[in-house]
Amino acid sequence: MPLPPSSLFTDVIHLASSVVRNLPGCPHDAPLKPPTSRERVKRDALEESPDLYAVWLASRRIAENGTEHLPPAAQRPFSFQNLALACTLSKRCAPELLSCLWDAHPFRISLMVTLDVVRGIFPAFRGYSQAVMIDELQRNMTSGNFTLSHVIHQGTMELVRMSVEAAIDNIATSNENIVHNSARFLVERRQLEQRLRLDVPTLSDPLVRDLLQESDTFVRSFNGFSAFGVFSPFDAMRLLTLVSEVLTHLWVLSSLTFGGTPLSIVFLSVAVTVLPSMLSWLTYGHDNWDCPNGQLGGQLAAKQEAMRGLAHSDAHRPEILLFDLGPWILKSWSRARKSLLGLERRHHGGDNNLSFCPLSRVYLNGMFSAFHNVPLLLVLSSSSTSVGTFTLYRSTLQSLLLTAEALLRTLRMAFQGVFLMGAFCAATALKPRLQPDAQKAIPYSPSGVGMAIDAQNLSFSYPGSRVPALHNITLTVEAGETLAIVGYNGSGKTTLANVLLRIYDFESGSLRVNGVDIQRLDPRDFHAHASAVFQGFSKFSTSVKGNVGIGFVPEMDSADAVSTAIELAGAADLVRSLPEGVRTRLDGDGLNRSCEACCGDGPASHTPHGLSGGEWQRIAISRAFMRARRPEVELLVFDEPTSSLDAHAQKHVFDTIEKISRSPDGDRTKTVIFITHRLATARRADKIAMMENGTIIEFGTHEQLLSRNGRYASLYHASV
Ligand SMILES: Nc1ncnc2c1ncn2[C@@H]1O[C@H](COP(=O)(O)OP(=O)(O)OP(=O)(O)O)[C@@H](O)[C@H]1O
Repeated sequence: MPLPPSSLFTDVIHLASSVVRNLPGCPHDAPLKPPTSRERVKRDALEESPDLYAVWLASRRIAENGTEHLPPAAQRPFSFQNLALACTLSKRCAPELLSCLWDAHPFRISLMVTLDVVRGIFPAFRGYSQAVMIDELQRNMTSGNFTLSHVIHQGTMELVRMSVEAAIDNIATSNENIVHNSARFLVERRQLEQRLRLDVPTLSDPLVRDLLQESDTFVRSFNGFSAFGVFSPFDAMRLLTLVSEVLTHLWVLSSLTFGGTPLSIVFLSVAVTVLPSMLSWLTYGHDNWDCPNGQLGGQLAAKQEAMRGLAHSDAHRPEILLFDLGPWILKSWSRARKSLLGLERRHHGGDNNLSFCPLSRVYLNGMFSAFHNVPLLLVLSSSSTSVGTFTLYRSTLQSLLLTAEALLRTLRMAFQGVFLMGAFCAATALKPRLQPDAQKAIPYSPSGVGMAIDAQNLSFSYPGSRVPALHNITLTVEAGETLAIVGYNGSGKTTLANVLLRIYDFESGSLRVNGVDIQRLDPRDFHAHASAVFQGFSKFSTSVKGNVGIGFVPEMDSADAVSTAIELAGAADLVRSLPEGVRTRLDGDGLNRSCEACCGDGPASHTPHGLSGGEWQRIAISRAFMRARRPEVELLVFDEPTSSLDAHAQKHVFDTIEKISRSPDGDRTKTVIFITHRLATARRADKIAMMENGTIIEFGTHEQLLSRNGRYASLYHASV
């Protein structure tokens, strides 16, 4: 008696699934590995050869007009030139990506390649097995020796073959899912890492933005989203299956043709209708993407997206750079991403639910296609050709045509996908503009008494702007001095502060800090010694604690550090008045709606609490003070920190700045630069720079500038 199909299938498939799940190297169980030395060498090599970006750019160039480019993620025309570019990109990027994956899963990758080739042989083997079955039936019927036991025997053999095929298919799918998830994680992480490295000048280049958009499309295609139809980099693996399928079909066809099958049979075989395909379509299941995540998954997804949003946000970039939030964002994103991928895997139950899908979708079609030929037995009974051969011939020919079509389609998609892959690799190799060459870079050497700043003839223009926002900026601030920058709206004060803070680069001139050319300092190193309140500071949709704590990530979980910063900024009463104190969730600027997950203190209240402009300003000042009071910080920049504060609050903030910029003995330890429209406040500074039309028109002490009776004096008299 044959085994009932369900038990046979379930046993084999459960065994196969458990074997494949227990293979070593699951990416979500393992801690994140730093890049291996081989990976580093490859990455360095990429960085050293900028032509990858040039090749990618050439593929976007519109042929007739060398200066115009196709929109990002547009399909490249199939031309010899683009084919050559695709080859170059594949040669450069594919080994890099594959070796990265190979390092994570050498065994699984080998298994995947082997099983993909084996899967390609299945269709021809299936046809052959069905042909043998039909021949057996033909023999039984024509000899008049038909018995039920023969039929049962044949059916059992076919079921065994189907079980083996389903088991191999199941192992291949489970294994592929794990490799796929791993690949998704690796590329997404690498993209985020690369994004967080980039500085404002690099990101302000429109071509770089296009590159990042294509790179993003490539990364998203790992998740099933894509600019090119349904292409995902894993479709490239399908090529293996398709090629091996085409080859085996060709082999079967040639052996049948040269085995003496009459031409009439060949024609007849082509003419027969494609009934099994119809059945396949009717029984095709719905592969809806149902969210596996539930509430936990929702939170994880929100956190992951919040971190992704932060990494991609231009609005938050100054603070991300200054407060060195990159590693923290990357770590939080990685944690959420890994948990989410783990959840998805558990939801799919290791693909146990695949057990009967293949049976209903494909294999029943095969069975049906075998039996629906039985009536043809009568037609062909007089021919020397067996019905099995006829069936095999016809099905192989049909499959060959379908497979060749699929192969071409996949190749076409892969051709477009190569340019996205090239964008991803070129983006990974981008060097941030402010990053000095490794050989030239020198570490920041603290003076212990504040940062000495010497700017000579600085100029700066915003991208696309014809008029420079800064020109001929020359100023000297001794270590520990206080400088006030004043001037009319649009005179360039904020721009100058951002240049001094190394958020923007200057185009000409020189800028030295503590006697060292600032362009030789790693911006991360420089930023570790500075703190600031930006004019357009970020209002994060998270708790007060989160908003303040990110000023100094290593201490963001320290209640003491956060409350001291809040106290220093004079915001203690404000925070006490909030419904849940430091845990009150604030209604931010909408860029990070779900950011409460960011800062690890969970959702404190359900309705975000709104703050006034002045109250937000106190939160931003607290954030700056988180870091400003640290001994290694030697430069404090405040861009209109008290513009919305009342006179008392303003005095408190400036008194605190004065206090934290001195040692307990009263010696100056930090240089302070502040921008203000309140000239009564500017008087407190050691030096004042009066700006107009992007340059410093007057520079000196309050008394010197008043006695000069120039622009500063008239502005001062007008304002007091
Ligand atoms: N992102 C930008 N792109 C192009 N131009 C800009 C950009 N930001 C500022 N500008 C221009 O640069 C000039 C200087 O702007 P900046 O913000 O530095 O002035 P400001 O003195 O700080 O003004 P305010 O007192 O109003 O804050 C202005 O003409 C402004 O229009």
